[in-house]
Amino acid sequence: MGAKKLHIAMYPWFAMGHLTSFLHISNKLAERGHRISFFIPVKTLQKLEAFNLYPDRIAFIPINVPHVPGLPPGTETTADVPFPLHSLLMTAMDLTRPEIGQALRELKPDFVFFDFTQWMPELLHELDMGTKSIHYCTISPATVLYLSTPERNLMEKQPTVADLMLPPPSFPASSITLRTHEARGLVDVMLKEFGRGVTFMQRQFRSFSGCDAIAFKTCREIEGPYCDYIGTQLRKPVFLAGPVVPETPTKELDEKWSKWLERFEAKSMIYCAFGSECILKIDQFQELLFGFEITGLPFFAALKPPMGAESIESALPEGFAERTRERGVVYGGWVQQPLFLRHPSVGCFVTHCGSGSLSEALVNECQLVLLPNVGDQIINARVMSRDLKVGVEVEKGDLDGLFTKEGVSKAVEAVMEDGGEVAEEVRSNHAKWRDFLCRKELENSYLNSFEQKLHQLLE
Ligand SMILES: C[C@@H]1O[C@H](OP(=O)(O)OP(=O)(O)OC[C@H]2O[C@@H](n3ccc(=O)[nH]c3=O)[C@H](O)[C@@H]2O)[C@H](O)[C@H](O)[C@H]1O
Repeated sequence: MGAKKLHIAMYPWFAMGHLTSFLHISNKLAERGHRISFFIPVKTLQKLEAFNLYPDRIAFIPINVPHVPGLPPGTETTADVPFPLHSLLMTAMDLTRPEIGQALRELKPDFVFFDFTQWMPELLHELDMGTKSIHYCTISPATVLYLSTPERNLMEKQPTVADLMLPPPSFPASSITLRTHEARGLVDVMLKEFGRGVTFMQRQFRSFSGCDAIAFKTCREIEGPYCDYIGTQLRKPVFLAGPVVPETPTKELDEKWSKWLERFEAKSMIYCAFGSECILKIDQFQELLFGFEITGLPFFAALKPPMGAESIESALPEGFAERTRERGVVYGGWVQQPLFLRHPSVGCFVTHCGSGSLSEALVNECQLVLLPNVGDQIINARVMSRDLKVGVEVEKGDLDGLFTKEGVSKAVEAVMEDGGEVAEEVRSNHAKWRDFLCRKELENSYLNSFEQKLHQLLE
């Protein structure tokens, strides 16, 4: 007789990368018979319904996102507003505490998986139902450690740019360092208010210190050194859910795109997407496209219109559309990324290194070009390029953080060069990790252990 089936409530940060990550682990747990109550903003529920593989076990619970002055009405996720307004969205999410408390009182789950709602442990203590809180961290252990390990004494002294350019003293991989502009951006993010009256750093620390356990979607073979270090540093149980590889999509690729892709040779196309949040400045948007043009390869770029532009068309460089009409598409909408990555014509993925995109990239065959934008994406890119050596980063200016069209085309050509030394190195490393991550027994062993640790926490 298997152990009792669990009832788990999910309350991820209102960002597509977090929502999809929590839904992926929900699918894995539902497949094993557990019940999931998934709190999700009303309109976003429709976007994710198609990815709910077990609707009889995963119940979406619609949440109305409270209005906060300065937040455009109807805002639900970070995809709806530029980066500077994400703090207001966090304030709105904090205002859902009473409604969530009421719902949890009725649901009485065994666990709540949360991430940025740092008040969740305190709320569960008030409800006093024996429900345990799991900080399900979509951000990689390497990032959590690099930025917020207690070794940096960040609650006593504020981080400086020089501090963050180098890893903490006993960080497992000293190869991971940050450029000046990257460290500056991270100091800014960490010290900035993220939700009324709380900085991002305070929020992270409170979530980690208040929860009953921290869980990461990674495996020891990839980030083991970081996971060991976290356990000792944070003095908190750390559970690994494994790679949580999203299920192979069953839907077909939109015919409009499959018809276009089929015109090109196998593995010849560049697919570029920067997730649900990234909005480039127009000069960098155009540099990126010029970079693709220089390679001479076919390309498909799924990007948000750059800052200040009404549409993709209005932001394209003069004459660009005409020159690349036969081989390039720049599309401002949402595409079925997992299906693009599996398409035979696609040979190169230019990614911003969001955790969701990297999970998908590692189990596909495209060569990887890494162009991180903010936050954890930067450290994800370092782990991919310097630890695992499965991709090549696009060079950026140390101080200004700008990349050039030459830098883009150089990185693409390095990974796409038939028989090239770099291309072959990343290809073979990527193949090794892909084969490893796709082994069903690997996933089962991690999820078995994950379930066991959850049950032990309830004893
Ligand atoms: C954890 C957090 O996730 C955030 O989400 P973001 O949306 O940027 O990127 P992904 O995690 O790759 O998530 C993006 C998700 O959207 C999907 N997709 C994207 C574009 C498209 O056109 N079609 C698609 O289906 C893609 O397949 C992936 O699953 C940030 O990274 C942040 O740095 C990180 O901490």
